[in-house]
Amino acid sequence: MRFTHVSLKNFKPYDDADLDLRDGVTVIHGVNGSGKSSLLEACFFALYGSKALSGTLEDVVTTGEEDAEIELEFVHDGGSYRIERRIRISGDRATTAKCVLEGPDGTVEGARDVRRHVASLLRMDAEAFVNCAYVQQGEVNKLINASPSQRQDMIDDLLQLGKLEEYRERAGNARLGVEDVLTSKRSVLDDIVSQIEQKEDAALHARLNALESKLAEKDEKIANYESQREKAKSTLDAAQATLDEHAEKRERLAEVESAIEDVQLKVAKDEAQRDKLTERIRELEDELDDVATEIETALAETDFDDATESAIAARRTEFDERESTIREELSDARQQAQALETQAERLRERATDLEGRAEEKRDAADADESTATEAATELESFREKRRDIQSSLADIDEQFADAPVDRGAAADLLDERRRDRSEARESLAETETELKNARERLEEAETLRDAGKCPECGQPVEGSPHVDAIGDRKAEVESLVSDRDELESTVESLDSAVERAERLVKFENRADSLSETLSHLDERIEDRETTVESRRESAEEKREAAAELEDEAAAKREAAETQAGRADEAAERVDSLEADLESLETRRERVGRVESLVETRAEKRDERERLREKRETLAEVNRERREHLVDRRNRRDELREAVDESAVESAKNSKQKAETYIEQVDGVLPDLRDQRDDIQSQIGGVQSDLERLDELRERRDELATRVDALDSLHEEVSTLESTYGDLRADLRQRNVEVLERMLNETFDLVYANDAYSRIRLDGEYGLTVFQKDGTALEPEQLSGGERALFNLSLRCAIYRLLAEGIDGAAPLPPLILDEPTVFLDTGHVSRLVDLVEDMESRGVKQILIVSHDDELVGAADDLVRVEKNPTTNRSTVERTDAPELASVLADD
Ligand SMILES: Nc1ncnc2c1ncn2[C@@H]1O[C@H](COP(=O)(O)OP(=O)(O)OP(=O)(O)O)[C@@H](O)[C@H]1O
Ligand SMILES: [Zn+2]
Repeated sequence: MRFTHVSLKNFKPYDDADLDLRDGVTVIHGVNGSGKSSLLEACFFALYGSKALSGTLEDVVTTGEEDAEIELEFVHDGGSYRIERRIRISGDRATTAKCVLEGPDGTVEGARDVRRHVASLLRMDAEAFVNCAYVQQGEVNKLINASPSQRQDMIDDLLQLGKLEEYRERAGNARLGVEDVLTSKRSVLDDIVSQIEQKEDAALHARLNALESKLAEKDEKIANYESQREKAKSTLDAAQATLDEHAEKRERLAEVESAIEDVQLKVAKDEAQRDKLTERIRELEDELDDVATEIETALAETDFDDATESAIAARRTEFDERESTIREELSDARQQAQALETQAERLRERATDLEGRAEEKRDAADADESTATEAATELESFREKRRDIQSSLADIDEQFADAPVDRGAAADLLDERRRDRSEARESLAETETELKNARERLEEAETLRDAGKCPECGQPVEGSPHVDAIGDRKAEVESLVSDRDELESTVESLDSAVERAERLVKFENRADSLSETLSHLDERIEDRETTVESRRESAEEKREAAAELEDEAAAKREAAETQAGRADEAAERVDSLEADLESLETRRERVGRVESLVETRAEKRDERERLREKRETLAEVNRERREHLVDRRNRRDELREAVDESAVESAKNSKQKAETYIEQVDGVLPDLRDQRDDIQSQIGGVQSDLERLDELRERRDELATRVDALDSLHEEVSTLESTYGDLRADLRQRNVEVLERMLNETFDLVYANDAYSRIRLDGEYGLTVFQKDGTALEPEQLSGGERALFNLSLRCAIYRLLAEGIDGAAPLPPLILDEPTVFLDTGHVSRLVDLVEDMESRGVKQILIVSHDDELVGAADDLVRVEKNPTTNRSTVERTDAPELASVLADD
């Protein structure tokens, strides 16, 4: 495997970097802090991502930038690969935004998948890569200080010996699993075997025989007891029968005796009863005598002397008929009385009603009369008024006798007169205005004339034709004055004419009003005359009607009296009928009394008869009882003789004995039966044990087969487990030997010095350095430079072991050395050059070395120069081809 190209963007100090890498030794050269280590880190990071970092993912992105890009191209096992990663800062965290691996078999994406793919491709993870190929700056003591087991783990891991351990463990787990199953099966088997042994020890068949003979014995014993018990039982039953018989006889005797006693008692009781009956019969006879006397007394009060039932019944029938007749009559009389009473009452009411109406009529007649009288008085006064008005009218007509018009035309006359007067007044006013104007004009003309001017036109008078006008005007004034005077007297005469007409109008109006009053009066007079006449007629009629009504009322009253008298008669009849009923009732009661006494007498006679019969019956019964008693007494005597006391005694004895025996047997038999049952169940147990034994034997055989199979499986698995273990130990031992040899070769090459003879690597990876004189030293005891050389030797030896051990299957990555010269003096630097050449000669295809040592630079096939811009603090990388190397070196 070889790196062919790396390109960076914003990776740590790098801005943009592009670098081709070639086979052979490449030395990366530059001052401290220029970015050399970062370049190697970039390649490592490209392969393994964050696992390759000692810091965090954020650290790889140039401070202040947001994106970093790393691209690594490499060839491996004949194929070309390219890995691209992009890291993005978001917030204060960095994430892998892109991670792609392109190879001959396709593309892998995602940080995890890419890392896994690289690990399987190179057959090493990030840690293994560092352990094998990448000697990091300042790690000199890492391997030396590591404990042997750490070293062992590391180298085993590199050589893939870990797989064998894994297989061994798996086999071990399988073995443990088999062991578990085996153990449990075995313990089950053991358990079954011991159960079988127990059962075999128990000699089951012998026990079965013994138990069966014991059972036969018990059965016989039980049968014996049972037959004996049967005998005792029959003895007992016989004795009991004898005893029962005697007991029954005694019982019967007792019964007979008590029966005799009962009968004697009953006889005595019935005799006492008969005495009581005799007594009562005597009492009844006394009572009957009393009743006979009472009947006689009662009969005396009635109108018959024979108190027979038929006589009483006939009398009752008669009473009933009589009563119904009376009741019928009574009901008729009551109805009649009621009806007559009602009629009388109605007639009275009618009379009262008529009287009331007559009175009303009379009142109305009186009212009419007084209305007529009032109207007559008014009529008189109206007629007087009429005469007064007619005389006033005659006076007014006299006024019109010398008037210019007749009565009726006065108003027209007044209108005419007033019209004439206003015309005259208008003419007067016009004339006065004209007069005033004529006087003014005269005055003006006289003024003009006095001023010497023409009074007509105002021109100077000389030669004027109008001077004479003054005379005209004067004449005009005078004529107007006479007109006015005339008009004034006309107006005066018209004023008095108007006054006269006005007076006439007043008379006329008065006459009209009087005429109207007169016609009203005439109407009223006519009205009153009618009233007087009609009212008087009406009063007369009403009085006649009242008299008729009064006559009618009197007739009604008379009729009412007649009916009332008849009603009284009917009421009297009702009273007498009621009295009849009452006396009938009294008679009936008397008959009832006789009847009840007769009944009482009959009852008492009956009772006396019944009692006599009863007394006779009792006597008869007692006679019979006495006869019976004789029989009973004979029977009692017989029974007394039949009871044999000695037989009873012997029966009691044999019963006692039989009971005792049965009791004893009953005490023993249940136990015996229990014992027999117990033996039977024991026999059942032994039989089932025998069956179980057979089952167990079968099961044991099955389990034994299974345990055998498991045993052989266990053996196989154990063998497999130890084989893996042995194989690993074997391989490791071989590796240790090879590694020890290579380590010594390399150490000799870089540190040929007389002090040390050889280095020993033991089977447990313990390292020991031997001095020439044979004393052993721990590697920690070496000097710093020696330790650096020792470390390099060990690392190169491991690299060689791997290269030679697994090359072909997975070509190794380049050998990468970061600052290997730090602790070395000049002499040893040249040894290092030798080591590098040796490695190259042994077939290591690509070696990358970071160093600023000139001697190493000189050994390089390619030189890469790294520089950092002091102002921007960003690094750049530049490859210098080998031919230019000389000039570079020449410059120094
Ligand atoms: N994320 C980062 N962004 C910018 N610069 C970084 C970042 N990480 C590291 N640097 C710088 O990179 C430089 C370290 O680079 P590197 O360790 O590769 O140098 P070197 O050439 O190997 O030095 P030396 O010769 O001392 O070993 C330092 O100057 C450090 O400041
Ligand atoms: Zn004039």
